[in-house]
Amino acid sequence: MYKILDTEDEVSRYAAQRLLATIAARPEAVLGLATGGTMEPVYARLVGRLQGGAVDASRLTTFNLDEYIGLAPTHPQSYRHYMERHLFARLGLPRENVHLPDGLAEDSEAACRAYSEAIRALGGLDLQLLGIGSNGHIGFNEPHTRFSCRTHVTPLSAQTRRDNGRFFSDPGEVPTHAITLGIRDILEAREIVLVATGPSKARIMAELYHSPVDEALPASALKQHPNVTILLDREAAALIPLRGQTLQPA
Ligand SMILES: N[C@@H]1[C@@H](O)[C@H](O)[C@@H](COP(=O)(O)O)O[C@@H]1O
Repeated sequence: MYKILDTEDEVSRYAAQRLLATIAARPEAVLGLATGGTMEPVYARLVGRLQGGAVDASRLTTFNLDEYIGLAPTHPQSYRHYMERHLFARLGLPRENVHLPDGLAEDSEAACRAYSEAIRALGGLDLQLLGIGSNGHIGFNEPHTRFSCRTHVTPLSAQTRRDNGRFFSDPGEVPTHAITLGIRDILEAREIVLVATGPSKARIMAELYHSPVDEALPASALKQHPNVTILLDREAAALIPLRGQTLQPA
């Protein structure tokens, strides 16, 4: 289902509400979390509601989608650092309950296998939150990644490294590789919420809307899932026909 709201603020509030509803329904929920600029206002909303006592988050478990290879957890652009800053430290979540792929693992293939198995051992993800790259990537599953892949090491495309260079003081510092949950792991989540806001996402959201399920556009894998919400603001939905309402995908 597509849900199109007016502003980024409304989208963030709605996404935070989905997360809260999942936690309220099952306080020991397992959440799949994402990073990126899109998620910052979502986490700000979520933190506000949780600090206000909306629901008890102390029994949550979280697994992040991805992490750069070669960045220490203390590196300001590591996803571990992002999550500490925007969510974990602010909520005081027990650190044994929060998980990110280990970008410094000596045996990264073994670390990938263990990460994916740990999610399944806990019964799978109740809700997976996703952003989208301008080339259609979800997590760091770049175009032409096989949809059958589980958590794996991936090279980053030139486009992705350019897009994410804006967060680094020297864009040449963007790592060349990352670990990402695979599409297969993502599709096993019971519910998926993909969030896209702002004009820079309009082109890829229109492509996604019209695309068949195709490994050239990783986010199109979501069309195979029975419980997905694609949550957009007006700007990200600008090139999709029939905006301003809830739509079924083409
Ligand atoms: N690996 C992350 C993705 O998970 C995220 O969806 C994407 C979009 O980020 P932004 O929200 O900053 O546009 O960026 C990164 O590449």
